[in-house]
Amino acid sequence: MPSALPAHASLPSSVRVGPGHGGLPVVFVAGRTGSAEIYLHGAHVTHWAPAGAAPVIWMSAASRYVPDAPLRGGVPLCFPWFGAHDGDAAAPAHGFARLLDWELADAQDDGDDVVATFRLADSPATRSSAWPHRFEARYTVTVGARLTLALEVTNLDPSDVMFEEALHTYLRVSDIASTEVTGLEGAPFLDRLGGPDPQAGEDGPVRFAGETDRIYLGTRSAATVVDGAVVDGAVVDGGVVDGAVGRRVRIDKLGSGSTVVWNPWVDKSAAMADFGDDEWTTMVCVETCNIRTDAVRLAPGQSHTMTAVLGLTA
Ligand SMILES: O=P(O)(O)OC[C@H]1O[C@@H](O)[C@H](O)[C@@H](O)[C@@H]1O
Repeated sequence: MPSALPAHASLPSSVRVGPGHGGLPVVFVAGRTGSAEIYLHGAHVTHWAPAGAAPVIWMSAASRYVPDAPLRGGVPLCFPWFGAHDGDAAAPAHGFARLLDWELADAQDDGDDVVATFRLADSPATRSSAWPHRFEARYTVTVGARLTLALEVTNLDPSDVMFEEALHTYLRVSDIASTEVTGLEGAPFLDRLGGPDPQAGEDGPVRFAGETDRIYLGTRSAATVVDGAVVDGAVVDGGVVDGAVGRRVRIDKLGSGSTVVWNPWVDKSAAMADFGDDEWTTMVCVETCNIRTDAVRLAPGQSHTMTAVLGLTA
């Protein structure tokens, strides 16, 4: 297991590194305006709550916490490919980044926020993978009243490289049947449960009545998850706020061209060993991505940053 911090670094009192589930090392952040937990395994955010608010991020109670499997829930970092690898059926789904231990490079207070930076570079294991390139990835997690996730990838290869990436954010909702996602109106999407042709965008928000697995391409602006938007079939005026019900989580993004919306519903949940059979009712994934035709191409020495900013809005 790598050491959590470089020898010279010291931690502010808002940050502690210790064992989490399964003994895996976790960066615990307790800032003035928000708290978070980030496993070094995958640089995986498993918790974020603004001070005084209920947690925003969803984790499965059935998640495994072992070195050779991804965690279930939180924010898996998918890189350098998304889903199954096109040319290598044996390659792990969603890339190798969520399976590797990242290094905590730095952690500091920044005003009311706490900023932790994680680093992953190519290694013999990644160089013998389906994506053998030289690279450095830096992942900056800013914890406060908002959660900012910024993944910067630098191409250290002597030739151009291409990759896909996703901040595969699992969000808590009180009831998926009452949840809607706004901000994707009119955007065409690939239905991963249907054929290869793009589907025409829909007029209204995304609502959930069955398994949903969609890639919205060319989506660069914010999406908002509205919890409690629909009650008993009636759409509630957005002003109602009662605990989690009526809560809005806004996801702003930069450097991202695609958005994935996913809920596994009944059968897929039952088929996943690390996902409780009934847990699909209280989560939705709205993922900030660059995938398929939005994949990133970098010239030698070039860097690219994809950022998601999560916040509760009225
Ligand atoms: O089980 P995994 O590899 O974490 O993937 C979970 C889901 O991730 C989503 O992003 C994909 O669109 C789904 O198709 C997939 O099932």
